[in-house]
Amino acid sequence: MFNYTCLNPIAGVGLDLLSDEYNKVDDIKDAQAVLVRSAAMHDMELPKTLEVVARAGAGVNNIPLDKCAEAGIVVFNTPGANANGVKELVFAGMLLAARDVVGGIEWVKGEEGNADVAKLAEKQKKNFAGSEIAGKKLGVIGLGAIGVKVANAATHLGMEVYGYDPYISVNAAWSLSRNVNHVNAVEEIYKNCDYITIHVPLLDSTKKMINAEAIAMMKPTTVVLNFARDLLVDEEAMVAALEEGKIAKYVSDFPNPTTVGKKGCIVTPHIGASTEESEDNCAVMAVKEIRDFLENGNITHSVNYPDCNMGECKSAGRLLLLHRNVKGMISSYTSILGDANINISDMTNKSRGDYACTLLDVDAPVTKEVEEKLQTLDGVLKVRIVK
Ligand SMILES: NC(=O)C1=CN([C@@H]2O[C@H](COP(=O)(O)OP(=O)(O)OC[C@H]3O[C@@H](n4cnc5c(N)ncnc54)[C@H](O)[C@@H]3O)[C@@H](O)[C@H]2O)C=CC1
Ligand SMILES: O=C(O)CCC(=O)C(=O)O
Repeated sequence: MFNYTCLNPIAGVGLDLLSDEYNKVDDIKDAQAVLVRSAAMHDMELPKTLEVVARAGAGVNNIPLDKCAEAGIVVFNTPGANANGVKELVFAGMLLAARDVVGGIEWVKGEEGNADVAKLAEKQKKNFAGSEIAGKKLGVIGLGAIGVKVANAATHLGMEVYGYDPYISVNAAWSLSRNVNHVNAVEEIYKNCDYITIHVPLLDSTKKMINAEAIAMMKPTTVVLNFARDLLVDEEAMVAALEEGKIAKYVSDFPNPTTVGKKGCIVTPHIGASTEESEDNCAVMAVKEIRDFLENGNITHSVNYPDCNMGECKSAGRLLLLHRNVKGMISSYTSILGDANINISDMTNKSRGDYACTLLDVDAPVTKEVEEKLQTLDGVLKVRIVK
């Protein structure tokens, strides 16, 4: 039996994939697996029982990745599963900035009961006129799952698209339309684009990436869209620039006291991924990741350990060892198992930064004594007998 808990609502279509072997618990202290969306986990006590955290979504800035890695807890996310939902809202954001749709709707609502509303509307509509996005320059910062979709779709809407991502993955590069112009210096985007949309993860290196200096390079008509994370933008500087008319609009999916109600700010309540389809996709992917990890020891889409996969175990036993990426670990494992007369029939070892993982298929069941010997080795963070 595996105990799991959900720190946020997770779509039923995902949870339905959990077999009778899975038991839902209310308290994280009893859980081996956690499903989470945006709940803040940094200050949570992580119980010894916890093996895996699956973020049903992309951003993992709400999860203490290093603390989890040190405790041998593998953290997953669901890359791309909500990208289309965000992409669509980015275009809604662009159109809300280009046309006064909200102001127009509010005006119409105020005329409830007025028999002459149609005639009056024809007079008033000039107050809600805007511009079109076709023909405008769009700069996309970060060409991952979301950025690529936004960039490609914008080319079909007649926009002139510029993309910046010094770390673009091979897959993303393959998916990017050849009509997207490649930019080597992000300043080109700041200086030339009418619309600028940011789609990078929140990391120490990206915090306040759009700062006062970047904003100062923009045109007074520029619209900045932030559907990634508020801390990526120096929002104090943004609000000041909007106040002074140095840029036109700031569209953000992250309400906070700095931006809410401020001139030129259009703020939505973090609903980029709040679509039925995105929520279902994320939940299904997260649950599959958890099951494959708990049942087979396989790691796919981890954000704090390397991916490591040996499929289904056909041998008598399987061991998962999470350890530091230091020399001598594999020889220590093989000698402990050899001394216990246990043959290794298959193995794989992968590393990522300071951490590594080794999966070992063995021809005989691993005893408690052997497990303890492995667990007490210097550099071992967690040993799990998968089978
Ligand atoms: N509003 C919402 O509900 C949602 C927000 N997000 C946010 O959007 C972010 C991006 O999501 P995905 O596209 O799915 O992630 P992704 O991991 O597929 O793409 C991120 C891209 O940013 C690039 N990047 C990293 N540092 C960069 C830098 N300094 N300059 C330029 N590019 C850089 C990476 O190379 C990568 O291609 C997430 O980390 C999350 O914070 C994601 C989903 C929903
Ligand atoms: O779960 C959500 O709604 C948040 C989505 C998000 O921000 C993400 O996936 O990074």
